[in-house]
Amino acid sequence: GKIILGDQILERSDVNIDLEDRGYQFGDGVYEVIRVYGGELFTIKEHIERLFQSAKKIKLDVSMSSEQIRGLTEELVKENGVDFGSVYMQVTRGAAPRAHMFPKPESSTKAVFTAYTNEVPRPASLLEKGVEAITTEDIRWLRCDIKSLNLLPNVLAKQEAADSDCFEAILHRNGIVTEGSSSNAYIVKNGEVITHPANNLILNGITRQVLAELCKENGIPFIEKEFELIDLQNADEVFITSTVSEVMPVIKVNGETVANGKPGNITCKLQGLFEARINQDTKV
Ligand SMILES: Cc1ncc(COP(=O)(O)O)c(CN[C@@H]2CONC2=O)c1O
Repeated sequence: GKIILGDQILERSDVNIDLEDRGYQFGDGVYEVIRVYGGELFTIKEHIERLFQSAKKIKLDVSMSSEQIRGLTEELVKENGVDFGSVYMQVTRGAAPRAHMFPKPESSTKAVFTAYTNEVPRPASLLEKGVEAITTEDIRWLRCDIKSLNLLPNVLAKQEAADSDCFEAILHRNGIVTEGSSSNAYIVKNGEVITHPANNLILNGITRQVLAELCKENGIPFIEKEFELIDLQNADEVFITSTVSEVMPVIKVNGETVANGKPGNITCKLQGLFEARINQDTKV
């Protein structure tokens, strides 16, 4: 399939990424994962806006406009005939002789934008059954609000989950649950949805933002406050959200069943509302 490099759509085999690209050497870049439903990009505006916010936070000049990125991404989805899938896009600070400090402004180094598509069916059976999670220490830096390429702690946490045949690792910092290794995390208690405040300790997920809207529109309390590890055990319901996992019920944490071990009522209601929003926004 085709890919995007800069403002060109090319065959993947024709693409060369420099050995000294700072994304490759330092993780010096930012990324987004956007869902495609029935050939239509979902919440692409919000994702591209966040890409620029993340870039600004690391003083990275994307050197392309959001309209240009949107246009190229829509064209790529069409060229590759993506039906149900995702687009992965990233911007790095470009290639320069290896040195920690930024390339000099007068140097020829420019940001490198790349994007490619995957065919990814919706995780229907997992959404219906729910998944299992472990919990593990959140050892990340203090700018988790930036969707950066610095994903080593996320990778190690996800691998720890995989080593226990679990789907996600729910992270905690000083006993406070922050988020998943690649998702946001929630409990439901007495009819209220509770999740960590969107500050520097978590990524403010696009799915999280859609869910907050859906809760407000449907009279479901969406409470942004810290909760503790023990609250996971005592929750009526636990779920996680991300672009790829949507609203994913968690039925076991560290081997302990959550409530009756079935996806909770509010989680299922939110799945329905989320699906309706997808259909509404992507005319599927
Ligand atoms: C650390 C982290 N928190 C929360 C989220 C959820 O954010 P969205 O709702 O905007 O997706 C992600 C998504 N991570 C992307 C999404 O899927 N795969 C990823 O790496 C993430 O990596």
